[in-house]
Amino acid sequence: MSTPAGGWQVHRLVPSGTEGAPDADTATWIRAMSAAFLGGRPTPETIAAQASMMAGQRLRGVYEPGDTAPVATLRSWDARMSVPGGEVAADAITSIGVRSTHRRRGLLRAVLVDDLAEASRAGTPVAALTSTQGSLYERFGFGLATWTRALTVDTHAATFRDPDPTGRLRTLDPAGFAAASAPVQDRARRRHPGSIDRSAASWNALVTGGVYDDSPRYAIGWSDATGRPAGYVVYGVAEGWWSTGSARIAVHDLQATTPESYRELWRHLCSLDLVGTVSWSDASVDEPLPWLLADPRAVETGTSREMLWLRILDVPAAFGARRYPVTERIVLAVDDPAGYAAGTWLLDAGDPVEPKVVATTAEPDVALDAAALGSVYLGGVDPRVLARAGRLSERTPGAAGRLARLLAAPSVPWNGIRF
Ligand SMILES: CC(=O)SCCNC(=O)CCNC(=O)[C@H](O)C(C)(C)COP(=O)(O)OP(=O)(O)OC[C@H]1O[C@@H](n2cnc3c(N)ncnc32)[C@H](O)[C@@H]1OP(=O)(O)O
Repeated sequence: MSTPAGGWQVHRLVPSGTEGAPDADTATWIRAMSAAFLGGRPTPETIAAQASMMAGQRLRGVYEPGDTAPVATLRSWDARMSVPGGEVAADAITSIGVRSTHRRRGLLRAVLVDDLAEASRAGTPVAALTSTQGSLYERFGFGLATWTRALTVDTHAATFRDPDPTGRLRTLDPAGFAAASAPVQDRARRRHPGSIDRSAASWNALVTGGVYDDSPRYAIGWSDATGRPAGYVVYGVAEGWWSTGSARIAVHDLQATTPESYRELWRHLCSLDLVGTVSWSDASVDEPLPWLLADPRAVETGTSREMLWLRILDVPAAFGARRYPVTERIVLAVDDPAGYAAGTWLLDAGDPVEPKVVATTAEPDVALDAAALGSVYLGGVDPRVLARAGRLSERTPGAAGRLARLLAAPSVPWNGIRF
């Protein structure tokens, strides 16, 4: 239990991991969280399913004297996030909800400050979240770092330039899906900085639809000529075929470790009987799909949506975990009232295999705040754009451009898992 600024006492709970028998505190926490997200009153079955998904994770709650239900909730767990040339441990944060009668009294602040402090004590270099609103988390040092883009395919217009299917497709059984697909996701996600690994809970929800969506889902895997699994797609029916004769299916995840697996999974989706449209709301902003088709107009891309917000908790550990495309030395002055990233740091990528990130007394080349640091970390936000917005200042001429080249990512940062 801790008492941060504002006087609220934040309690930590260890959620019950036994399906069918959540403990009373976990069940009450789930009801409170659901109400804060306008989710109504969950059934005992829903509560049991959610509790089992939270096994091994951290729950936080703020309680008023004499009340067993929390007035504020937060859930977090230890995740892995890909970064250019490697990966980093991340504190994944979700389910921040405050009872409607208790909003704007500092409760979000209390639970989040408490969680970040614990993650920092545990040595976790980065915190990550996806948000319901755009204006909440910058004040806590989180910067917007990745986006997704919706795409919609008219399957009748989608003719593949390469006409011959290769490899082997098979239906994946929900029971064995996570075990079969986790290694594939692990390889695939390293192709995109910012990609978070799936928790056990999230694998289960992916194939079952979780507690919010009980419509059927289909999981298809693709293996290459040697039999090695190289990709999978999970999709569900968003609109049935019975009224129009042409269904719309929604992709919930598609991970491909090779161009061939990507092409064959999309060929499968575009050839499904009774289907006229395939949509994917959280695709990468640089999907290669239009380049696979004779007519790229078969793919309509929508507007991009913000996805991952990142908060650097340990500058040397976070920036030391990634690799850099050029040899460069830059000094960053970071303003961070919470203290985690505050200081003047030499980012020395003179040795491409072992970059050095150390506190320095040297004059800074660039000054920025913690949120801007989180935004540029993966290479998905150009420091020159932040400079033009007044969010980063150059202390030596051309430093924002040098920083842009140093932090450039080998591929567009993307995380397809909203949490
Ligand atoms: C990672 C996630 O879980 S994202 C999910 C966020 N949760 C939801 O959307 C569920 C519904 N909403 C809620 O539960 C609550 O209204 C919350 C969580 C958004 C805010 O909780 P509160 O306890 O009211 O926030 P709190 O009082 O701690 O405010 C902290 C700061 O954020 C600001 N703030 C809070 N809500 C908002 C908002 N909706 N828009 C803009 N600013 C906001 C406050 O003004 C305060 O600003 P300050 O730093 O200048 O003092």
